[in-house]
Amino acid sequence: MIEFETVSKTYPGHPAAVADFSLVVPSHTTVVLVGSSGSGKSTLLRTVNRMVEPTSGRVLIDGEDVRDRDPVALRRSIGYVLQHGGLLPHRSVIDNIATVPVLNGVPKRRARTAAGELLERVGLDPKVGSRYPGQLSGGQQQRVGVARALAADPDILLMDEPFGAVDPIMRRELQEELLRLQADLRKTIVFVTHDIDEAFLLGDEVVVLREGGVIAQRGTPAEILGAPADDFVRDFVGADRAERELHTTEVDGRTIAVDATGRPVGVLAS
Ligand SMILES: Nc1ncnc2c1ncn2[C@@H]1O[C@H](COP(=O)(O)OP(=O)(O)OP(=O)(O)O)[C@@H](O)[C@H]1O
Repeated sequence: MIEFETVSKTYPGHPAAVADFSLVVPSHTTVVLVGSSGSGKSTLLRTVNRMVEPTSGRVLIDGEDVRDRDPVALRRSIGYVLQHGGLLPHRSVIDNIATVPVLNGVPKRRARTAAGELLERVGLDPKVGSRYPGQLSGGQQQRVGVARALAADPDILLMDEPFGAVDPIMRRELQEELLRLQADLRKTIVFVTHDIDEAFLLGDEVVVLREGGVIAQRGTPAEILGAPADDFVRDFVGADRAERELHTTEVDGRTIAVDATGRPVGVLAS
């Protein structure tokens, strides 16, 4: 479990990036922080692994203040996935994945074997293990980034716009892959995005942020879409957007859901 207790962060000479943010992320769930650029999402995420130290307030992991943890050991115990993979360009894919386990004392051979298995787990051919990051597509690099974050079998995964730089089809594949992995691994995931559809797809709970890390609304995707707290959230989730308004029509005895433009989006199960 991760607890943010009235966390504030002010960068010198700037207005507060985050003010009095409190949130509990229950273990084994995915909580998505969603908001527009500059709403403080990355700042909040980084307070968990102490890449950012709050100006006030604290962050607890399973009841323990992260400030009481050695920052290096803390970072190695938490998976972290970034938009651009953050892979080491001069190391092979296998060695990128094996880096943290080796630093943690796992024998190199064993770490590499485990890295090969992780490649398969994230949907990659183990043969890509001998390549270098620059020889992979953006989507493949992000899969390697996920494998690397999982390599030390962390309880917590922090994901900062991990699929933001890949094309929409690849993005959808990566999202589905993450859902499959999470059904299996049940990590505690904090996922940052500015894409509300991604938030609704991946989040057990979604936290909509306005500027300054202020929570505009939190809840399940259905709760937020069904009852946006105010105009800000309504605009942000596009609750009035034509494509979210579905209607049904009968075709050959089956009930088809269509959006406001008449585009079929699915068949209702009987
Ligand atoms: N190192 C820093 N020094 C000064 N200001 C910073 C620093 N990092 C972030 N900020 C400011 O803090 C605010 C929140 O930034 P943050 O990156 O947390 O937001 P974000 O919601 O993740 O945005 P984005 O989606 O663009 O990454 C912004 O106004 C940003 O300019």
